[in-house]
Amino acid sequence: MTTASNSDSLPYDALLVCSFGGPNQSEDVVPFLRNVTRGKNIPEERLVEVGEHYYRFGGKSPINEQNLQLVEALQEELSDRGVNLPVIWGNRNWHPYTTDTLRDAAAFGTQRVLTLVTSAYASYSGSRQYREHLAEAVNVLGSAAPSIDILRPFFNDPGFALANADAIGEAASRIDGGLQDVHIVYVTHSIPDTMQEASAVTGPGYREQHLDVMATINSELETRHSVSFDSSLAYCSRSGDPRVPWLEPDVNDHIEALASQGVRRIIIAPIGFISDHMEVAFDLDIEALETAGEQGVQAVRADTVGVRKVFISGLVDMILERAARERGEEVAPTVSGSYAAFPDIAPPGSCRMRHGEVTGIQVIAGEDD
Ligand SMILES: CC1=C(CCC(=O)O)c2cc3nc(cc4[nH]c(cc5[nH]c(cc1n2)c(C)c5CCC(=O)O)c(CCC(=O)O)c4C)C(CCC(=O)O)=C3C
Ligand SMILES: [Fe+2]
Repeated sequence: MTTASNSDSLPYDALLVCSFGGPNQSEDVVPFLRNVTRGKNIPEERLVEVGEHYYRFGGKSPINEQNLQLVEALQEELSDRGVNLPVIWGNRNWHPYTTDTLRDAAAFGTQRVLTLVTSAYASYSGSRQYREHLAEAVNVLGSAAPSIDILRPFFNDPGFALANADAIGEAASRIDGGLQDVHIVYVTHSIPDTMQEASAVTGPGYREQHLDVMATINSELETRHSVSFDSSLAYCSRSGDPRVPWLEPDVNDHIEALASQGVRRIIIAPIGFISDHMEVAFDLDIEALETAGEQGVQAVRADTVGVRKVFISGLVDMILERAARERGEEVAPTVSGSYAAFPDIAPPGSCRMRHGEVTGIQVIAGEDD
């Protein structure tokens, strides 16, 4: 363990956790969904369906409480290392909105903010859209805006892979026969094929980032437990126009295909998400587990990384490394897997979507935005 001091977080005077946001009660669901889908061609039927997922949980997404836990865990880890860096929280689509959080922080003297975006992987949705959002917040705040830096995507931070390996190891103890000969179905959020292509322009794409994390986790599990097993990547939560291609296979189709090949035990490992928010609580814990049951496949769902110590500690290492580089010190970024760390400043053109590409086809005659 390194010994840190307050100066180790300089030049930053706050860490912003920037997340998606989610509704806290039934009345929030429709305005939240309107925020999320503004300017996107999401069919009305899909919105009604997703609204139902939230209503089924009393209109409350678990994501906000999970983000508060993340904020607290980061604050605690920083304090434990003797670093006094306030952690603040703002969302793209629901209260507390990033703009409000930043306005508030600036009013109390915050000048330079480092941002942790709660998506591990780089794509338009998980990366550039947050950058556009932060640029918009700066624009709205004008001369009152603090200066904002953003941490690189953390999918290949060693702590992230290790925390996932721990979670899968624990899930294996809840299934007959454990890891030996099991099939690990890694799951992430589907994105349109065009978004996948855009993610691969300046570095490894969204899918390839996941395949790399999977390889790291698999070799960690093989070494730790001296076992052999199969694994594959599947996708959940596709939306958009059904005519537009998104990454496949869908996790439910994939479980059916595995069942028809004779697979009887699976571990569903949601490496695409850092906490058990709605996609995990509904699309995996309800839908995918039901599909497995119907197919006679024994299935357990591994935890998301949440606030596991090894994950939080890795994030804090990244934060302090970035601060050191901003001070002009030569500190190499720490990564696992076969790709280099993504650059501290996202290269021009990375993850860029052309207008209309997110859902591909403009809604009837292109009249809609
Ligand atoms: C890659 C990715 C992540 C993972 C990275 C990360 O973890 O951030 C993610 C996270 C999340 N997505 C979330 C919610 C929603 N996403 C939607 C729509 C979309 N997501 C997309 C992609 C992603 N999304 C895409 C390409 C769309 C189509 C429209 C568009 O191009 O933007 C819609 C609209 C309805 C629907 O169509 O599903 C909702 C309600 C929540 C909150 C959950 C909660 O409340 O607990 C979270 C964390
Ligand atoms: Fe989403």
